[in-house]
Amino acid sequence: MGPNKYSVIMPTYNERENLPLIIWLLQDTFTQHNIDFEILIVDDSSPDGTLDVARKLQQLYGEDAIRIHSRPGKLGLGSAYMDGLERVSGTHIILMDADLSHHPKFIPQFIAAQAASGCDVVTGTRYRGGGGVSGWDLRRKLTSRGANFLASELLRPGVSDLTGSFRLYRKEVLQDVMRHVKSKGYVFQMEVIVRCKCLGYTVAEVPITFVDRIYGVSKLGAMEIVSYLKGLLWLFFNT
Ligand SMILES: Nc1nc2c(ncn2[C@@H]2O[C@H](COP(=O)(O)OP(=O)(O)O[C@H]3O[C@H](CO)[C@@H](O)[C@H](O)[C@@H]3O)[C@@H](O)[C@H]2O)c(=O)[nH]1
Ligand SMILES: [Mg+2]
Repeated sequence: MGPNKYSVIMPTYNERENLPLIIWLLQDTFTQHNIDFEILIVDDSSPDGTLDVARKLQQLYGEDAIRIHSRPGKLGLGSAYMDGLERVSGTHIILMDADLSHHPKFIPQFIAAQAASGCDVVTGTRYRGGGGVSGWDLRRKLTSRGANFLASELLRPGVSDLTGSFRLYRKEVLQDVMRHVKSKGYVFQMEVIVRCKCLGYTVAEVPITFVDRIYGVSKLGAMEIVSYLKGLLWLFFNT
């Protein structure tokens, strides 16, 4: 095992059915590649009992491998990452979804890309070189494309997937960027990568396929789209 430790921060809201498989896949991937890791589940009092499942998984895989941060209510995706970051012990941070849309098999590719380029951040991309999306209807595809198109035209950060959240960061870099980030919801992903570029950090991209969830529903609602547009305009005038 090398000197690096990888902390996965995984926000959950009603992911009871997805959690056992994603956690198994993660620990299997890390173990097979001999990578030091921990997984921090940040649960927002999911009504479906996600927390109980998380506790059982913790008993199964151990308290060093699986850590839990339970929050009193649904406080948003961006704030879950922020709270999580204060509680992890790794040298590197991986942010990812719990619903199996982000497959752990890409993590060794992220790590290799970072080792090869020496970059600060590796982002998974659905919109370049073999990346893609599977299982989304036209409306959701247009939402994602539209969100990316607007942000890349207005802010020109030079990254192909601005709204995806499957990324690997050097811990100090994410800590530094977080000090500047305002967003609490889904707009967080876009703000983080735009600020990374503004602050002069280097970003590499690895193509990923994003597969829509089988169990449960997306939490991206109309309100999130409105706050995305507000956040985008705010960044346009303030970066
Ligand atoms: N703790 C917590 N977790 C949350 C919250 N809202 C969502 N989550 C968790 O965040 C992850 C992503 O939520 P989804 O509801 O599955 O998002 P999506 O519609 O599939 O959106 C995906 O694509 C977006 C556009 O690319 C991404 O912006 C987003 O991060 C995600 O990858 C899941 O693990 C979900 O349980 C919240 O308020 N609190
Ligand atoms: Mg999802």
